[in-house]
Amino acid sequence: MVKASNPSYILAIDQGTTSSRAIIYLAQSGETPKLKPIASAAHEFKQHFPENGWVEHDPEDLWQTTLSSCEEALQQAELTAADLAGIGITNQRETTVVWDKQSGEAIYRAIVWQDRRTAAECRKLREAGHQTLVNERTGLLLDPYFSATKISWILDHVDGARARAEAGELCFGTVETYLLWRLTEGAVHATDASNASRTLLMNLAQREWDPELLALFNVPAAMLPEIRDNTAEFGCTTLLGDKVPVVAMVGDQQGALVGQACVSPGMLKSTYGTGCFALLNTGDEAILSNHRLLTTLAYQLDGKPTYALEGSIFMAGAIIQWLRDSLGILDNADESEALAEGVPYSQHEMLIPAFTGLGAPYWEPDARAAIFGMTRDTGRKQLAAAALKSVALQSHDLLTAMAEDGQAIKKLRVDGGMTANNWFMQALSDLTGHPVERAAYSEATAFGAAFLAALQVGIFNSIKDIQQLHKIDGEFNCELNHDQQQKIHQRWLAAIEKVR
Ligand SMILES: Nc1ncnc2c1ncn2[C@@H]1O[C@H](COP(=O)(O)OP(=O)(O)O)[C@@H](O)[C@H]1O
Ligand SMILES: O=P(O)(O)OC[C@H](O)CO
Repeated sequence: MVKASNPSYILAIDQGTTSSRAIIYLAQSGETPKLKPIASAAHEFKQHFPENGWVEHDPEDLWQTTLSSCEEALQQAELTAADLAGIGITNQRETTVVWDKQSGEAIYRAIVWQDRRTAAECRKLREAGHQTLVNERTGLLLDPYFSATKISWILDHVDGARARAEAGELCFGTVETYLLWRLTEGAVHATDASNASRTLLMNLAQREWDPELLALFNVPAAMLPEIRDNTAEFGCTTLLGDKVPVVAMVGDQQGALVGQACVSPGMLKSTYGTGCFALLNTGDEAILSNHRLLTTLAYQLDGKPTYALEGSIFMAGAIIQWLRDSLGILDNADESEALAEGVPYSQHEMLIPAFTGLGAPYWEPDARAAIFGMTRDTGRKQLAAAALKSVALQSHDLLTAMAEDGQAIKKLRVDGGMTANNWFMQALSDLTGHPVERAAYSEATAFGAAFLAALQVGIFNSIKDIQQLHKIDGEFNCELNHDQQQKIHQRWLAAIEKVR
């Protein structure tokens, strides 16, 4: 690869659960290193909920909203594709697409990470005693969250699909693989190690598809993409008007880990978007949790893996969307901050947001949401505060699990849409007991993908260079004492037990 000129433009694609985004960065190394966003565009797309607990996306929507966001960001920046040194893709993870190798058409809608339709299948596999093998090989748990049972479901429910997959006529991909296929017009079928580590099919130690797991989940090897480093030559696209290489791909939460400069062991970031994902860098050691956290590939560079311990919460900002869209008690998400102001943490209302089951450290796919302790005084203010508090309390549970695994952390680096809410930021510090540092850019995910792309084209030399680019715009410190925290945690844990 020819080294790009310094400075250069990088396009980051962030294909998320609710929207597709494209951000153009100016990347520059030297005395004053920079990675500065100069233009961006985003498009939301339709969420499909065909049955209770099912969540689907139309793959064509994912592609079209991505493509139009890229075109609009280029226009806004007054650049053309010829000005771009490379593309970095980051994406919602686990979401599963299966398409026809010849026509490129998806044979079923994408089954989204939040989808619970394979809960019974996962339970059967757990009852048959496969949890330990799966956990040791992949670092993950037998939960519908991950891709393997979603692939199998598609093969078993679309006419003739299993035979076609075995004959090598179908491709599987998580979203970055599907976008790469579309960008390269069917020339490249590849994934990266961070996304592959979320499928339940990759052996975490070798970073290769594991034949025993393929047999267990009944997934034909012929439909799987090639696994590459996070920074690599992934192929070129000409669809933006000129030839541009795709040079980095990374799952969105691992992207945010890099974007928050958590590139040394012991550093943790927590991203508060639709869900919340806390990732702790554990270096070259894949630590298996005793408290049902996930072990995952953080990033792989030059064939060398860096691992992370992850706590995943399915509903964070999505609870605020629920208050806005389903209950209609908010006009917009920002309003939740003013409403929660003045409501004490000791309020009697307690919201358990198990709308799509409970994630880490509980992993109860069948648990459902509840609000306890309502009285005639309960109104919009109390519900907004209970919703925000529930995200902070779930974070506390994750950090406690990490500490019990021997991985105590000193502070929380946070990013994502919810971190604009100062009431929530203070509650997070108060209820976890940790200092909270908010990233100056809420788009840490795209920032991480852009950095990895700039690393691959030679603007930056080492993953550690991201440390010079990291900036914070707010710090929040705990103002509660231990007794006050304990009282709230005890009531929270009692309420959690009721929905389990
Ligand atoms: N001021 C706010 N207070 C609380 N939640 C917010 C606020 N602003 C945005 N959110 C929530 O943040 C989420 C969007 O964050 P974002 O990082 O864009 O998510 P994603 O990448 O998952 O699409 C939405 O669920 C929204 O409800
Ligand atoms: O699209 P987000 O930002 O909600 O992230 C989704 C996660 O990658 C799911 O594991």
